[in-house]
Amino acid sequence: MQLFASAGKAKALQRTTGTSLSPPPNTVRISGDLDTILKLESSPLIAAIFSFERLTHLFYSPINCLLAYSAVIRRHLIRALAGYNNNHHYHRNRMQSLTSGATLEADALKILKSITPALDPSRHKGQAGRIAVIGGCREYTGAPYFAAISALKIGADLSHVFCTKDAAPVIKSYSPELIVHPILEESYSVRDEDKRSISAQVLAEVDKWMERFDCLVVGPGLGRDPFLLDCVSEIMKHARQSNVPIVIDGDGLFLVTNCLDLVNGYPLAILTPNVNEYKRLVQKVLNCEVNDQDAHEQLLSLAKGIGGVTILRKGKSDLISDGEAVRSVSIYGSPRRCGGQGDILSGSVAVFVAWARQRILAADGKLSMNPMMLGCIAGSALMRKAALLAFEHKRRSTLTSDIIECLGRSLENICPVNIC
Ligand SMILES: NC(=O)C1=CN([C@@H]2O[C@H](COP(=O)(O)OP(=O)(O)OC[C@H]3O[C@@H](n4cnc5c(N)ncnc54)[C@H](OP(=O)(O)O)[C@@H]3O)[C@@H](O)[C@H]2O)[C@@H](O)CC1
Ligand SMILES: Nc1ncnc2c1ncn2[C@@H]1O[C@H](COP(=O)(O)OP(=O)(O)OP(=O)(O)O)[C@@H](O)[C@H]1O
Ligand SMILES: [Mg+2]
Repeated sequence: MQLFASAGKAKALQRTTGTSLSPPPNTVRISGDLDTILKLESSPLIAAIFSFERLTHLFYSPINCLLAYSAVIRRHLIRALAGYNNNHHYHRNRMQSLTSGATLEADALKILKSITPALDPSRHKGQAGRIAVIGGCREYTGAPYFAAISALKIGADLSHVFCTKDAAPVIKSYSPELIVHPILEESYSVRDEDKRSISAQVLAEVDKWMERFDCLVVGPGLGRDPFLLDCVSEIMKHARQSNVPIVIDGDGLFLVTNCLDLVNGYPLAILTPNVNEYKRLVQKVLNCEVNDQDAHEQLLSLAKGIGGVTILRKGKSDLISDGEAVRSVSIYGSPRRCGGQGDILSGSVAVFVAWARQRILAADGKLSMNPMMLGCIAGSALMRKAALLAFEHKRRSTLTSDIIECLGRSLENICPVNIC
């Protein structure tokens, strides 16, 4: 829901359901559920911040007091920043990039450096990111593990996996670092008459945690069981209500391609299709075939066609668009195409999205791109650098786990640890 920052206007907007108020001058438009906004506004500090003319003013010192003041308020504020897209500065930059016509190679390493937080001894566990992966079934236990462990290796503090009951012990055995919730069920293990109650239990289990997560990754190794996918659809709806960013990959893309409403118009959704997944999306949304001659325009249309979600099209160069701008990342990676590299990417993007959104609060107002785009660019760059490093050592025998082992060193090479 999009609301104006003034509580009075937010109430008015809610009362006039279906009526769109045009934004009055000197107000900031934000997204978030009404309760969150009203709660935020009840804080005198926030009320003062909201009276500023532009959202970019949020970056100045009051917010730093706020960061020290309450982690809960900080998280709510980050969520409320879903409407960041509406800030003038951001729009002006988007328009410039569109009118310039060309797709720009992103300055990926600079972006990566700018959003990676310093290691600050005053921060507590969780502030560098809590990520949850929804995936893992009888067939696939590697994919959710790759995504979740990558998030930790890059620097997230906590990484959860919500998977099926039979996948959980396997995933736990790969790593004691992961918090594994054996809650999902596939059709074969559920009687028809129990489906409703089990679905409600699954949702209640995830809901207990939802508010804590900075980003979800939906799909690595999820499988395509219809009952399981129904449950995951409900989880996605709840994540959306809570304004939690969602990276959608693998079988999550299968689900979303068949039910576009799950993400349509959600600016915090990121789709990371590989060649097959992209083809299915193009066919479904644009009703045509993939056109590599006009790859940038087609990607732009696709992202626009799904209401401004961000799409990272994986390939020789990764192409990224939020329906307004297109950027590419062509850093040389690895010629090995072993399975699982997309899973590393999805976990990486989740962490960088969380960091990019935090950066909006802490920066000096010069952030000129959608944080979803920044997260994709940084994730893509790091994945490629790590793949290259792994390949230099392991050559033809390079595996996904070798690349994961190189994530930390690659990040350190680009962005040496800075302890403040
Ligand atoms: N180590 C692991 O655990 C790894 C696990 N991985 C996990 O694998 C899952 C699928 O991802 P992927 O990348 O293989 O999908 P993709 O290229 O579209 O498909 C290739 C072909 O296979 C078919 N097909 C796929 N799934 C199907 C299904 N459930 N049932 C039937 N058909 C299916 C598909 O057919 P189509 O959809 O075109 O009809 C296409 O022809 C996903 O969860 C991913 O995360 C990977 O991340 C790698 C490491
Ligand atoms: N031709 C290529 N050259 C260099 N890097 C590539 C190439 N193709 C893909 N990549 C990179 O490899 C990573 C995984 O992309 P890929 O297309 O293999 O995903 P995927 O099929 O979803 O992988 P997964 O096996 O995990 O499902 C991405 O970061 C992408 O940038
Ligand atoms: Mg994949």
